[in-house]
Amino acid sequence: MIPFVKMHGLGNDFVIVDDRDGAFALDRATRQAMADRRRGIGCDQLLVLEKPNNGHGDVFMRVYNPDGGEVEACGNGTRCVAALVMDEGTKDALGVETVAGILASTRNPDDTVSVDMGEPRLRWDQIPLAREMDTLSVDMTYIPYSDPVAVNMGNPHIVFFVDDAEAVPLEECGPVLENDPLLPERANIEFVSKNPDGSLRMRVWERTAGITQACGSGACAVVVAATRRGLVDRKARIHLDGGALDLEWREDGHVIMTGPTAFSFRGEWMQ
Ligand SMILES: N[C@@H](CCC[C@H](N)C(=O)O)C(=O)O
Repeated sequence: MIPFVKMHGLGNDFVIVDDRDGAFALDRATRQAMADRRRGIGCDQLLVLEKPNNGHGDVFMRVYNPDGGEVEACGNGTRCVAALVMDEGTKDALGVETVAGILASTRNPDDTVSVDMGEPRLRWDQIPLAREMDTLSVDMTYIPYSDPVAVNMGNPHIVFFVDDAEAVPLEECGPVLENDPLLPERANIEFVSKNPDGSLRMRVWERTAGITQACGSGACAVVVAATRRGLVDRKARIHLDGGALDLEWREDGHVIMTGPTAFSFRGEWMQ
């Protein structure tokens, strides 16, 4: 039996397995089965907690997409894991270690969690893109959408700015754009429009997971892309299908994401 916790950040949902004792070593088929919404528990990502490396950080978080493959980052998942581990003790601040680095996480008085998601990488070969180009004007089109911005937040994101994000046929263009030949590691795809009050509306097609209610690393990529395009001044409230996140791309280059976390249930997976 593998005990798990189900949590979500704005409806972006996670199965979290605590493997800090190294007891489970979940193979790819098991990860896939647990994430399967029809036959398993179901989630957008499976998060596995491990011991931190050499005392760096308080916990190590591995992120797996629903196909069982490991990915580098998960913003909403980091907030959930930080909240879960904070609940074990008395600390309101800790470091969540990931393959992309240690993410400093803090619980705020209103119970939201803020995570320092680190610095975006903006060179074409850091996204990565298949050939050299300006990441502020990427040569990618799905008529009538074109000219997106590319940002790597540990994982790759392609951000399209459009007049009306609600009108985008995301279920049609998401899979095509995710698999564009320009993207050797594929990418998460965001469509964004600016609201009259200055906030942003974002819809997301996550790499492998498809349409999700929210994507934290995607929201980080969006505040960076919108700042580079002159649409916001380093800060933005971003409205996703599942609710809002507050983002800041600080002058020191780090992106800070703030939002809620929610516990759903605990259970046990029978192998
Ligand atoms: N939901 C996550 C992102 C998950 C990873 C993504 N699907 C990928 O393949 O990079 C988030 O909140 O950031």
